[in-house]
Amino acid sequence: MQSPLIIALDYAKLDDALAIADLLDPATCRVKVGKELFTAEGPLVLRALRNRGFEVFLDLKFHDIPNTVAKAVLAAADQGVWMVNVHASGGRRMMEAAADILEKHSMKTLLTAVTVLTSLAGSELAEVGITSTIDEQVERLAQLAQASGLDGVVCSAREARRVRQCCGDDFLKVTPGIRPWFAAANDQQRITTPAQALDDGSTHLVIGRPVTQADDPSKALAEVLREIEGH
Ligand SMILES: O=c1ccn([C@@H]2O[C@H](COP(=O)(O)O)[C@@H](O)[C@H]2O)c(=O)[nH]1
Repeated sequence: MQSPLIIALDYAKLDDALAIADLLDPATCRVKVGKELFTAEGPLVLRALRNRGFEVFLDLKFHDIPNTVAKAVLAAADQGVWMVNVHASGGRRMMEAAADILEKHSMKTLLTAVTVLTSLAGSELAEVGITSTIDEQVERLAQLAQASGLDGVVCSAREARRVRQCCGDDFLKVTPGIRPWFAAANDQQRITTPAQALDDGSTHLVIGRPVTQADDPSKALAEVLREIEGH
């Protein structure tokens, strides 16, 4: 079975990202390229990671008009990424356009949608005009993403159980905000340990700083792998 772990390579320089990637084993994790690294270094990063045997999640969280997002998603798929994502709050037509273009071009790239960022607390949702609870908003957007033809959502592990109830086992629950016992929360609000996240129904765990910023990244990763072993 493929490992559920996705390591977030949040760096400004390709060399720094590759130095960490070279400590990782594609058999035990995938890697994630986000806005900082991709903006700084571009598609070269994706090729370098794929050449090392990694499946890559390109986490650019597209959020724009349907035509623009669909073309961007296709461009990502053309780079051979394993997964790409959009913001579910871009709406049904935007998500459908993204899903449709991948299907039309027979692309196998998985498409997921961000529901509510794991850095947000309930009180902050109201500030942006959303009066639902986080759970309600995640469920609403997960159902919309599923109806729009997406493969899954990005949410916190705290909502994974609820997403499983409304969207089923096969719908992906990609969960950042993973914090092993030894790690600080940083700017994340809705955090969960790796083992708890899997127990709650996460299909993929995204973990960055607890590994990449650890004094000994290999030791930190080994600790995470030990925790999720057998789950
Ligand atoms: O809701 C979201 C969506 C994406 N992310 C991304 O995941 C990693 C988390 O990194 P940590 O260092 O483990 O906090 C990061 O790249 C975010 O951009 C997220 O955290 N929450």
